[in-house]
Amino acid sequence: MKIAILPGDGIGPEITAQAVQVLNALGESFEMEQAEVGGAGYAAHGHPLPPATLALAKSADAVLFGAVGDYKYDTLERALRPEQAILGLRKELGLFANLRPAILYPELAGASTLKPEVVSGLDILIIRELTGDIYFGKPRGVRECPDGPFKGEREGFDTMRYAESEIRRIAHVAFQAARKRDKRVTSVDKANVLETFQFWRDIVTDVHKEYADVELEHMYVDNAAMQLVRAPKKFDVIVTGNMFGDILSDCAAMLTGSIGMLPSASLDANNKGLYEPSHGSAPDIAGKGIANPLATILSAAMMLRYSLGKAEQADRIETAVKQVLAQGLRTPDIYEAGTTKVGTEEMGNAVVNALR
Ligand SMILES: NC(=O)c1ccc[n+]([C@@H]2O[C@H](COP(=O)([O-])OP(=O)(O)OC[C@H]3O[C@@H](n4cnc5c(N)ncnc54)[C@H](O)[C@@H]3O)[C@@H](O)[C@H]2O)c1
Ligand SMILES: CC(C)[C@H](C(=O)O)[C@@H](O)C(=O)O
Ligand SMILES: [Mg+2]
Repeated sequence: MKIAILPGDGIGPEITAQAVQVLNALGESFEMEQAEVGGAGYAAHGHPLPPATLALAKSADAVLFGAVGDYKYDTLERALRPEQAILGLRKELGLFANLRPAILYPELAGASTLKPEVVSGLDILIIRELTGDIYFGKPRGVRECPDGPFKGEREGFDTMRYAESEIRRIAHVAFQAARKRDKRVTSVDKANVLETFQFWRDIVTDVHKEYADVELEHMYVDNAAMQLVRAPKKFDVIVTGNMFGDILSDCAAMLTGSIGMLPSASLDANNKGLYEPSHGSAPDIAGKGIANPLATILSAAMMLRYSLGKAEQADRIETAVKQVLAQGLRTPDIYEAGTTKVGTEEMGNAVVNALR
């Protein structure tokens, strides 16, 4: 089985190295091949998603991705910026279903921003549509404003859109995931204002007819953001569009203690996938050896489960993560008095030791 390893920028290489170390400790014979992506791709090959990196990602059975982005590239034309690499991979590989599980490990109840009783036992699954919405809609750009009170001025614009089949397929993913869980789906939209999301609501409602055993509720995104921090355990599966899912998943991350705890799987229709932490390249802490590698390590576990057919090995990694947390080891983002502060590498080593 071939895994493409794309570390990327900032803390990407630091956290990916720990996930690779953990994969190597499983005693399986994975073939791993590494390539540059993001700012690192631009620096080495003049493009954030070099053709060889894309070819590797396409040929591999799964992709393990670190993070991309560095403020020093913010002035480049958009097509050359690091973030285009992850957007391009998602689009090129058809990774339309982004699963972001927000699970609170009991040991981290005190690290959550919410009161322990509000979050204890939290286990929600955010399913974010990943290849549509305002992220990819065209036209977009800066133009002369054609009408209205600002006519003649320059205006920036993007296009929010969803095709019916895009909504149907992500709705099926959500209902099927809910069947294996608590059988409840909350579809998050902004149907009260946006045509795209009234259409989304109508289509999700229609797909729901095939899933009478699953409960469906619709919720506006502003309310969903509030409910996530008010009573997050009321959710089971949340399904939403690309942009709302981006925002709500960062919000949900803090319920689990840190963005450094939130893994993700981005899947195509055949469960081929790219696995990455939900966070970014964290330039503010890059190179300091203090980033939390657990979201990436847990993403590797998701890879074993969803794309490589190795659920037992995925369980082993998740159990090892629970063990290191029970041992009291904490990177600074999840540190509390009475626990032991460790760096990225020490945390990775501890997971490897727990595996053994
Ligand atoms: N999929 C991706 O590659 C991805 C995702 C999000 C952001 N980005 C990019 O990353 C860059 C930085 O973006 P940002 O600062 O808005 O978001 P970010 O997620 O990189 O960082 C936000 C905050 O969370 C902290 N943080 C993130 N991951 C952490 C970890 N593993 N351990 C401890 N702390 C962690 C950071 O130190 C920072 O304070 C930008 O270029 C952005 O576009 C990339
Ligand atoms: C880096 C950026 C393009 C990306 C997104 O918006 O999807 C990130 O925030 C994420 O959540 O994976
Ligand atoms: Mg994001």
